[in-house]
Amino acid sequence: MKKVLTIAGSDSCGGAGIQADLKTFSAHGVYGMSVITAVTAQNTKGVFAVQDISPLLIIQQLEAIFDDITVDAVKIGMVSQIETIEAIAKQLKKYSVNNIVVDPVMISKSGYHLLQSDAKNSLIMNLLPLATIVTPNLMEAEAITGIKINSLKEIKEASTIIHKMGPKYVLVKGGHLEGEATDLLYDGSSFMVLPSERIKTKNTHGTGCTLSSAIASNIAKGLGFTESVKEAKKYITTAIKHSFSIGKGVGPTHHFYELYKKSGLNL
Ligand SMILES: Nc1ncnc2c1ncn2[C@@H]1O[C@H](COP(=O)(O)OP(=O)(O)O)[C@@H](O)[C@H]1O
Ligand SMILES: Cc1ncc(COP(=O)(O)O)c(N)n1
Repeated sequence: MKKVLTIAGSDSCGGAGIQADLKTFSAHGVYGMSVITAVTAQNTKGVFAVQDISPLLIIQQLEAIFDDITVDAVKIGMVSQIETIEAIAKQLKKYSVNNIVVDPVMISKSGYHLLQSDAKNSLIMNLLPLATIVTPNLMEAEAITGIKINSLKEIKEASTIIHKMGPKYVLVKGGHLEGEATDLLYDGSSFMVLPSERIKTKNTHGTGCTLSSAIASNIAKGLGFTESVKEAKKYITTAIKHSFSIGKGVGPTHHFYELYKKSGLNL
């Protein structure tokens, strides 16, 4: 059984963060583990409180896993603050961890700042060089590069800038584009377009978490990097197609294994 670790925040309503990651891992048939960086009080309408886990406890969680278990891939999500980022980077280097998917989570769909504003540069300096792939949405790509993105040309420009910061692959997600939900994958020399119809739904809570966890699962299972991203794109599209309402706001994506089997996805 392949083993995948998420290092991320807890979402009490289960649509994003650690909970979405573990559901995605299970649907892919890989064994999921978690290092919790922060606990959020959150539902489909918003984020109401955050408590960061102490850097020492984050280090202890990482050591507990890496001292004992071989980890096939890691996904990093909400990292909150500078001390958390530094602790994670130090441990990943200490244990020479490979296959790292960094989802540079900054602001929730409901508008809450999940990354403190002074921590952006630390994320860029400490986590991007360790990343096999980084998966910013449009706003995160703008924040990382400092350029405004209004066109495909600017997405390509941003991908090139982010690639120079250290990750082997850059996937700029088009969930927040007008029209089709097309993502663009850059490997440092060429671009691959990953198109998808835009599904008409308000239930997109945790889409970025789900996509990055699906990529990590596929990498752990031994798919090539490009193939891992292509399959993950199919997974997130199916997960959004079957998303549903659980409360009054933005509902979650769907992770039920049986559904994917029926959809013919090779999980
Ligand atoms: N309405 C939608 N229809 C189809 N795909 C979508 C939709 N919204 C988001 N996606 C896809 O979900 C994935 C996550 O993207 P996005 O929502 O931009 O990330 P984030 O959650 O980080 O803001 C991407 O592959 C994106 O293209
Ligand atoms: C703990 C946690 N991690 C990540 C997200 C981002 O997900 P979204 O952009 O869908 O709000 C979130 N809302 N909560």
